[in-house]
Amino acid sequence: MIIGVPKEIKNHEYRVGLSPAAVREFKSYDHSVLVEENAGAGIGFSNQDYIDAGAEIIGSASEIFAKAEMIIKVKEPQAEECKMLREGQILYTYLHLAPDPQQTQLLVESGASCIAYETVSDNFGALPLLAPMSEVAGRMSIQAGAHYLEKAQGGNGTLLGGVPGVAPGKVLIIGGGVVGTNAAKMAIGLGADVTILDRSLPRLRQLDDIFSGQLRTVFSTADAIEYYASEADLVIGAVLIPGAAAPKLLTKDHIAKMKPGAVVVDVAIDQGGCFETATPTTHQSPVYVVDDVVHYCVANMPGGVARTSTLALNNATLPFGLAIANKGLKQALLDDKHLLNGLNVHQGKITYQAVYDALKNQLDLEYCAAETALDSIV
Ligand SMILES: NC(=O)C1=CN([C@@H]2O[C@H](COP(=O)(O)OP(=O)(O)OC[C@H]3O[C@@H](n4cnc5c(N)ncnc54)[C@H](O)[C@@H]3O)[C@@H](O)[C@H]2O)C=CC1
Ligand SMILES: CC(=O)C(=O)O
Ligand SMILES: [Mg+2]
Repeated sequence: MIIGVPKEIKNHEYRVGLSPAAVREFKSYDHSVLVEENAGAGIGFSNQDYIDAGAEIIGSASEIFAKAEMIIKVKEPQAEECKMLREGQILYTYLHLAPDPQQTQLLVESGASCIAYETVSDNFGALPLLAPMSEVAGRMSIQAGAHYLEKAQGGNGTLLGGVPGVAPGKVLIIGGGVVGTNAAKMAIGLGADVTILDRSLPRLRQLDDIFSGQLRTVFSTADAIEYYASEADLVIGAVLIPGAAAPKLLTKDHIAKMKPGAVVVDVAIDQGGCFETATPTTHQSPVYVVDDVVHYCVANMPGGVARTSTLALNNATLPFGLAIANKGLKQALLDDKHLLNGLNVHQGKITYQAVYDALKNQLDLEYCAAETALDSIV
């Protein structure tokens, strides 16, 4: 198969769909890999590194999109990229369609088969291609929060760990999955006072076991969110309903009742955000203020530590990418129900129920179950 790896074009996004090591794995199965010039240059992967791994360096994204049978990326395609996709082509990347009608419309129009990393599943009920970036973003959320709590950054001047004789800062984490757990590790490491909320009692039990006494687990209700947010210096939004738009759990009223100079980090912003006042920001301009509360809502947080993130992402995406390249799309999806769960758009139809449900009132969409949609591939 011909694999194409364009340079990412989202604001300050230096991750790359394939590392040189991953290119070498594709080459070992005799696939062709086309990598856009300087695609990895921002994180120390030179064109020569890619050539040494067996890739061909291509001068423009348009040539890559024209030649490749499968495009491997990191972030959701931007409008100009969507317009270069074609029927029969495979797109393998993060999509986050539920909050993004524009991208969804363009992918439907392209006719391409689009696999979303964030809805590929595993036998443990987890999301193995989202997990590595959630680990990164969860850890970063506390770093970012600690930074913006500084007075010069607009924060209330709290040091999360406190010092002997002064109480630590209070961190509230809403959602105790991968992002929430990694945020908790960092916050506990700094010595903060940590409360974590989740709707899942089994998950709260696991967190209680993992962190035995180092944090407070609380069942997530509107009351709990209101109470703990009003006390918090830093709130992390980390909920997910796979494929769906995030529920707005921290409302405008909650924000208005928070301490002036508190910081909120909505990691779930890529699924539309779980804070009512959240709107996506970029690494170039990460924060804004509502009701004296600093909001950090960067939709591609792992792009900030792009080298670590590229390596972590490639570890997870490689086996599925190889399966598609080696078997062809139809057989790879038929053989693996978890990869099939990644199919969000196929030949103009939406093939993931939660995406269809989120957008059916905004767009004229057709839904077709993923397994049925495959019948149209010969
Ligand atoms: N902004 C960024 O750069 C990045 C964003 N993310 C996003 O972070 C979000 C969280 O991802 P993960 O931790 O991997 O998901 P996860 O599935 O591991 O965890 C989500 C947790 O939310 C809980 N939850 C669901 N509804 C809830 C509610 N009403 N109240 C409290 N908890 C609730 C679930 O029980 C689950 O434990 C996702 O939207 C993901 O796409 C992930 C990586 C990077
Ligand atoms: C998951 C995601 O949105 C990211 O890694 O940028
Ligand atoms: Mg206030």
